[in-house]
Amino acid sequence: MITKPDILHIRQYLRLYLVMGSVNCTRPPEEVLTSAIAGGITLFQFREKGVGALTGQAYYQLGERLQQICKTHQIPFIVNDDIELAIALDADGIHVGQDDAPAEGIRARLGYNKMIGVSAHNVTEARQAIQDGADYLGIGPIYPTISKADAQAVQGTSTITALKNYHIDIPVVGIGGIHAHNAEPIFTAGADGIAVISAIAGQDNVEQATQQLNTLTRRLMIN
Ligand SMILES: Cc1ncc(COP(=O)(O)OP(=O)(O)O)c(N)n1
Ligand SMILES: Cc1ncsc1CCOP(=O)(O)O
Ligand SMILES: [Mg+2]
Repeated sequence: MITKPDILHIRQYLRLYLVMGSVNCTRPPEEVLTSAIAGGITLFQFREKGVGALTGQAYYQLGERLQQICKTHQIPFIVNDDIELAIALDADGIHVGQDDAPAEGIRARLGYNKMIGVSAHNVTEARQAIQDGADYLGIGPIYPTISKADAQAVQGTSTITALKNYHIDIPVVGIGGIHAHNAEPIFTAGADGIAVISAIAGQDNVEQATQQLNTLTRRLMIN
């Protein structure tokens, strides 16, 4: 569980953000998450979505098990979309999109010591999310993605650059099709980190792939 002062460190948590559910894994998700933590992820989002996603009790129990792994290693645990699950598990935060519940109402239910991430695809959505109380923004898809069927148009780093040009200074993570070979422009544009599914969960050697991204993002964040 994160405490209030940790909220001040959201930029650090965003550096290497793993988003994942069972459908993204070719091995048990508990194993994948444990390897990713060993490799150096800084934040985890439980996103159980897509064809074959778990529901009901199995969904809840997987969330519980992944949260326990995060707790053991002091990695904040974020729930995708589902405010009821976030409350039931006393998660460290939630990530919501433009079609999900607005951040304003979520804050009232979740409390002030929790992280709320909001997806934004342009400056207008970013401004609204900030007004609604978002702690960070997920911007994307930066590149074409195989992991989200209903993703919006690929936007490269244009929104991240626009936010910087407008001096909109909220913590930002890029998402969508990000791998080691194309991560650099996202940091150059001004993001605090990258959020990935397939670059970690889809790899044969999860720990090694994560280590590579860990080394890379550490270097890019200070340049
Ligand atoms: C860190 C991060 N950024 C963006 C998203 C996408 O959220 P959303 O647009 O609500 O789409 P779904 O993930 O719910 O399909 C995210 N999950 N995480
Ligand atoms: C959840 C989400 N939101 C925008 S793109 C995306 C999927 C990211 O997955 P990948 O890193 O495999 O492209
Ligand atoms: Mg969503």
